[in-house]
Amino acid sequence: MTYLLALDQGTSSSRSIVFDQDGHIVAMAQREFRQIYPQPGWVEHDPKEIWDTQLATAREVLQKAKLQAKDIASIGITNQRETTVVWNKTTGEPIYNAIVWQDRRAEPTCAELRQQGKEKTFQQKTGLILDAYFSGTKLKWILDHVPGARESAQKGELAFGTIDTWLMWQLTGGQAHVTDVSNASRTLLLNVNTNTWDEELLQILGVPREMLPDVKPSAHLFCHTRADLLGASLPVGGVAGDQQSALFGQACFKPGLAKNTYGTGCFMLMHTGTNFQLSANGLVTTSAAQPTATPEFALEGSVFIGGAVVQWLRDGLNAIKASGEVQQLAESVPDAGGVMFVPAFTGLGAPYWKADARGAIVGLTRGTTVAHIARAALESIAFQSAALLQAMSRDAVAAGGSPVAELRVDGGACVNNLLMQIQADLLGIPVVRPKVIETTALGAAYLAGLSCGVYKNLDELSAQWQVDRTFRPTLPRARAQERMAQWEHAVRMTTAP
Ligand SMILES: Nc1ncnc2c1ncn2[C@@H]1O[C@H](COP(=O)(O)OP(=O)(O)O)[C@@H](O)[C@H]1O
Ligand SMILES: O=P(O)(O)OC[C@H](O)CO
Repeated sequence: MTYLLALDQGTSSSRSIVFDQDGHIVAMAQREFRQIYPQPGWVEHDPKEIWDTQLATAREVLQKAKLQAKDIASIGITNQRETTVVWNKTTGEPIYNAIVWQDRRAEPTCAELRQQGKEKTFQQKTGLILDAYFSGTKLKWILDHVPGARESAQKGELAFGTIDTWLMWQLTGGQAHVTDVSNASRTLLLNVNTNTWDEELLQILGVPREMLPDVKPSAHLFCHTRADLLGASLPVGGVAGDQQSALFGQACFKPGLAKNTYGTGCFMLMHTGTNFQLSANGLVTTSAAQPTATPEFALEGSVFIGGAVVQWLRDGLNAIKASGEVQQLAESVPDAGGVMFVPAFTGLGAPYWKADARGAIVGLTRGTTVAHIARAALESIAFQSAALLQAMSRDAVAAGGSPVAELRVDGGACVNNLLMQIQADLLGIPVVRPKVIETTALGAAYLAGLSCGVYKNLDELSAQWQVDRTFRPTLPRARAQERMAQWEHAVRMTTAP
């Protein structure tokens, strides 16, 4: 049997998973690390903790799987995206903490660039909107605020990387400074049509070219790890940002195939093939994981509060003791009793983009119980995701394609059967949960397996993808549309008049 090792570096934990060549999980290890909140709206990680926890889980998973490094054909890396690290090339020391994707400190820079009318330039070259979410303006913040940083960067002394790049630097003892297209496409610095760093964008943000990593396809021999780390030197053969990796792990290789990951937030991506297409409905365009040098794209929308609303029921309301209890509580009532819950705790993401919106629970009566609120909370995850899918289908049709025909799901909250049924009812299309829901890590393993010849082609991977359960819509379409209209009405109530 051949094995592949996936390193899955997420926002709240580092995980390592060993897969066999048939895509089955052999063993998994996970460690959490510190979230650092220096000021309201700022979120940082210690890059060394990221590396230490990632390495520890890689060692632990080999032990758990009773395997040695020589049994692993290749490593795949997948990671939280946009999170920005800058370090000294000689010492390997970060010059500042990692600025996490959730961090909003670069918003004033984005506002200034928008005022200067730069939004179109960025959008046409990168597919992204000018938002503090992406790496470019975080990197600019570091160069502007860490004393001496820009001068050092200009002298070629500093390296920039997203988390994949930081991990490969560590894995090779400073030999590799490289990233893949799907991570690079989240920086606001990459021309996604040519897959090269864009001089004009670098100039606008004042980023010296010398500090940027080489950009490679997602299935590629990126580097070999230091032999002393895991017991033998191993190739790193696949790299992708976690959401594009999940799209790949869901075998969504063709235009129109879409997945939604139900984690803390929800991330929905639809493959759009080799066509670079901008959304007319509030989504961003991003590079898909690319097994070859040909650019491939996806439309993406994100919901900020997905499974996190269940955490709030647990920690904020004390309505449940563990996230898993929400289904039983919500099922104890036949419906939400007219309650509508918009969890705009941190504003609303795509397709609304309402930064100033705040959460609302409306439709309360004397008969409302915590069970109705729990049900409305679950519905809110499905409503927000349905709004994204509607936007995607409109974009797909506008580009001459068809509306999305089924939604593949993964992530921690997709185990909730009630949520999945509500989702199918609202969407009016089947919601399909695969047997392996660790699709983020699986995607990275697939990419690594492709580049080292464990897999011959994408058809082989499509054949491996297996359904656990399909949730079919049962609600009449007219009723679903009525419910969506009620949701949109509640969304309008979340911003000040
Ligand atoms: N049975 C469940 N029903 C609904 N939500 C759940 C359930 N189990 C876990 N969750 C939610 O899923 C999220 C965890 O999913 P996970 O994929 O691990 O997230 P992340 O990768 O963002 O850390 C949490 O927000 C949790 O509240
Ligand atoms: O680490 P996750 O799973 O929360 O994913 C974070 C995304 O990559 C942010 O864009």
